[in-house]
Amino acid sequence: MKTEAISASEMKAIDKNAVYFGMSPLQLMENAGACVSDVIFNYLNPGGRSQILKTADSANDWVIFFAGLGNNGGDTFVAARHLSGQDIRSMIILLGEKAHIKTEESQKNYALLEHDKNVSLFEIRSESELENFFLENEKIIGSDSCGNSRIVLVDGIFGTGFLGPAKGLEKKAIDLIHSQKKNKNVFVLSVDIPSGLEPEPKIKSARHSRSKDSIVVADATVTFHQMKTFLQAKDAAVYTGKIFVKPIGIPFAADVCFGPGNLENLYVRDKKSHKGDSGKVLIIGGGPYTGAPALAGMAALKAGADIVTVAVPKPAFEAVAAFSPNLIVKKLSADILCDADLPVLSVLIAAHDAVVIGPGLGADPKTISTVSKIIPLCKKVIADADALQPEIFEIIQKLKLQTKLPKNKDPAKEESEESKPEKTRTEKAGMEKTEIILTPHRGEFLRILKYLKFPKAEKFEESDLEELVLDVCRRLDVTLLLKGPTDLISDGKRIRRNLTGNPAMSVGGTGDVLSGIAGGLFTKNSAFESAGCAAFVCGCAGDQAFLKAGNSLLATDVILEIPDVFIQASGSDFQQKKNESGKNKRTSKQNTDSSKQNTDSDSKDGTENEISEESEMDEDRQEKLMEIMKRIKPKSQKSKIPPKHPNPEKNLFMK
Ligand SMILES: NC(=O)C1=CN([C@@H]2O[C@H](COP(=O)(O)OP(=O)(O)OC[C@H]3O[C@@H](n4cnc5c(N)ncnc54)[C@H](OP(=O)(O)O)[C@@H]3O)[C@@H](O)[C@H]2O)[C@@H](O)CC1
Ligand SMILES: [K+]
Repeated sequence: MKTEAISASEMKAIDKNAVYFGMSPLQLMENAGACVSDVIFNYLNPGGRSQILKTADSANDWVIFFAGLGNNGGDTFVAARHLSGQDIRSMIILLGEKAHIKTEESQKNYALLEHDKNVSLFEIRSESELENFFLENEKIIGSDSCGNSRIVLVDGIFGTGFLGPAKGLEKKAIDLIHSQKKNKNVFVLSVDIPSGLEPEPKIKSARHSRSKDSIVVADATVTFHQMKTFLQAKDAAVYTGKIFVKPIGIPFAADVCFGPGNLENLYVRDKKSHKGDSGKVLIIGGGPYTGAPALAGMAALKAGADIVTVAVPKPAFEAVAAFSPNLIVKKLSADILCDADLPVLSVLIAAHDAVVIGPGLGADPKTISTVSKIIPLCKKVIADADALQPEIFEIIQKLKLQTKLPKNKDPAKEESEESKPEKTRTEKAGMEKTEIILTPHRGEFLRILKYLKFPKAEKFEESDLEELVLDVCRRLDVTLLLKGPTDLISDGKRIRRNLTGNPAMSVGGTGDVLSGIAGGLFTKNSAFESAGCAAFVCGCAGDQAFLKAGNSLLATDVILEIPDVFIQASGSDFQQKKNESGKNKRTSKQNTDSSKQNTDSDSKDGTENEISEESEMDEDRQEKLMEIMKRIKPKSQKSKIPPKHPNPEKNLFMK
């Protein structure tokens, strides 16, 4: 079981990724509901299954589920069915009409209870109906009149879909749960989260303030998969009671790979946003090549950036300008990028949110020297392709050593006013540190290892790769997207994989598309999320393009598919693409023979990766997963403190 806590939106992403990797929402709900029923069962039978004692009092035990119309309520329907199978009777107080249950899974699970002799169903439509219901059933629910029999009140009113404040019927239900707390026989169990507690309050106002009145105060909360940060918050303990974290069978890949769920947590355009508010990207590239910066620019636009400026040396200007009227193209002073361009570029950098530097730039020493002066000027920068050189790693390492200074001045303004590019942003008072993403393929990654003098730089085992990636990120203080059949994404603290993409993407230009998408996302999102989501989107777009174009896939085909990936990922039924026909196969021979177009040589697999066998996409993905599973070492159990009681639930329930 994972010990670290995650946020509600991270959990939502994992849930969605689980569905993407093939698990149905119904299965997830089944597992969640079964966990709830287990906790209730253990409370009612502290001796365990072998010692179920049916006494006169226990015959009067009741489990009363308060169920909302969302999936939190759905979990309670499953729990009631599982308890019924163990002869534990319950009542479901549905807060609304069954016709208004929001999701298909909840509806199905509700319908399964309709002929269950151990479950009584009540549809409550209004506050007064709820009040009357309590009065009519006072013998069961209310007061201490029930001797030693126990009552479990299960709060399935709101889960992670709650947006405060609670009002109306739901608020009334929370009030009634409060009123029963004084009864010593009553045990309140919250499902996933005490209802009324907002997992991620968006606005801090009195409306959202935590008041005991509008939040269930539970004796225990059973939450799923992993501990949640909001349940651990200082002021949350009073509501949660004891927290049980229960696994619900989330598939391994959903946890360790990027998927459509991660896209849900990206920046969303504000309804009132103006031109430029949703991101401005500057691409600095081209010279020897013309296609690469144009592809990166178009991909950045398709990833959602409002404005993309492509700054190119003279020879590339005409071609890039003719590529698309959607790009703003700035002609630089010479045939290659050089120091003479620094004043102009520093102004452009200040006017954009993120910079992508490298695509098609060439590796002339003068160019690389200029790149090393550009990087410190950027707030956010992605160094790709030709920009991945030892001189650049050196400047990145120097940046790491600079002290992080307070963010009390506008770096963009200051830079443009002074136009002194040789002075780094961080050297000036009040400036933020440069955030950097590197996007190497295997060959470029080896270059980084050699620069950092890793003992294993020449030859390393595949099983060491993830540790090496983490280590490089820490030593350079960067986020790394290592491209390969399985992409690895790390910021030095965490590492995740991306399984999308296919061997046909070894065609020239796909790396530029990837860095462009990452640039578009980076304008408004964190480096880690931008790099990982870019890898996922680019690979999916490539997979879709592959189904249409097969081995004739081009980088421009991938760009065309980007919008569809975002649209599909926002739906609830996006699943891994399967190569159903199996006819679109590509061999390494075809890959290496493919013409490189008019772009740089960046590719999905990198120069040192060879694909030796014919491959089919979904089989390929299964293999990738198997590899990852082998590489992830189980955490050492030694440091774990043994639990005080072998059965913590039993410990809690013994009053
Ligand atoms: N995702 C998964 O795969 C899994 C999820 N699982 C379970 O699902 C839970 C999340 O389910 P969920 O997303 O349906 O949200 P949940 O909290 O039940 O419903 C919210 C409902 O309340 C409503 N509503 C909101 N605010 C309101 C207000 N102030 N006052 C009044 N109404 C308000 C809102 O209505 P709407 O605004 O949409 O009209 C919506 O109908 C999660 O916590 C876990 O228990 C498990 O099964 C495992 C797998
Ligand atoms: K709840």
